[in-house]
Amino acid sequence: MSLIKLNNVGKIYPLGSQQVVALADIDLEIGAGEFTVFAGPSGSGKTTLLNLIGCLDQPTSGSIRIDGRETGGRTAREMADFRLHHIGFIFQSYNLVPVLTAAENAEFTLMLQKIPKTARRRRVEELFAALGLSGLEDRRPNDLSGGQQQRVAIARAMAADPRVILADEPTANLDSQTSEDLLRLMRRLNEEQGTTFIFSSHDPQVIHLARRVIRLKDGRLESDRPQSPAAGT
Ligand SMILES: Nc1ncnc2c1ncn2[C@@H]1O[C@H](COP(=O)(O)OP(=O)(O)OP(=O)(O)O)[C@@H](O)[C@H]1O
Repeated sequence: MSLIKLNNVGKIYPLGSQQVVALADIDLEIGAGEFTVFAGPSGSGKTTLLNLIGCLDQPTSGSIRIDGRETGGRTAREMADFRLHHIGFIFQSYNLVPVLTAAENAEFTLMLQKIPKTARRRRVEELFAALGLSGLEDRRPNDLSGGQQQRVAIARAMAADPRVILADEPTANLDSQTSEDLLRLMRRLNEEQGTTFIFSSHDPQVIHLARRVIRLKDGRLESDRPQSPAAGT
């Protein structure tokens, strides 16, 4: 069974008296353990598609299932609860809380899930070691580089072991070497821990590290191709 299944999904945004068709006729299945990129030019619908899969927004038409569960017809509160327990997010601008330390930021989702402190600390320690962040636990986001902040954001997204991690242009604010290092790190976590990642990018250097490339154009699927691991190594 696919982890994520979209059936004939469409999204229309009202814009004044006009309507913007952001997505149309999207049929898509993504399995557990995939490392997939949504690629395409600006305005092609990448963010809209990630927002729908992440239950941050609802489609205008069609249906979306995650782990066999229909995501439509839920209240805002039910959607928030679903996100908390099933989906991890990584944002372009990291979105760390400035007054919290790196470790506290990484623990954030676990706190919302009311996981006891000892278990939270253990999980963050393990993730910081895997992400090369050990020793930076007590730093505040402002005292970390962009690449380090994004690694803390990855730790936060992975902490509760969600079914899927969604990352909208995760490397957009990073230089090219840091972008590549970050993507390779995400891919290693995907391989070693089986975490499912879906990210978006229009950067060829980042796209070539994905194992499956889904290209969008004008809100439609243009192509969907696997990439051999050799292409990314
Ligand atoms: N809230 C909104 N209201 C109206 N139109 C919107 C809204 N959000 C997105 N759009 C439109 O929907 C289309 C798809 O936008 P989307 O942000 O999903 O594309 P994208 O591929 O992520 O672009 P980018 O790479 O620039 O982030 C675009 O035409 C955009 O202008």
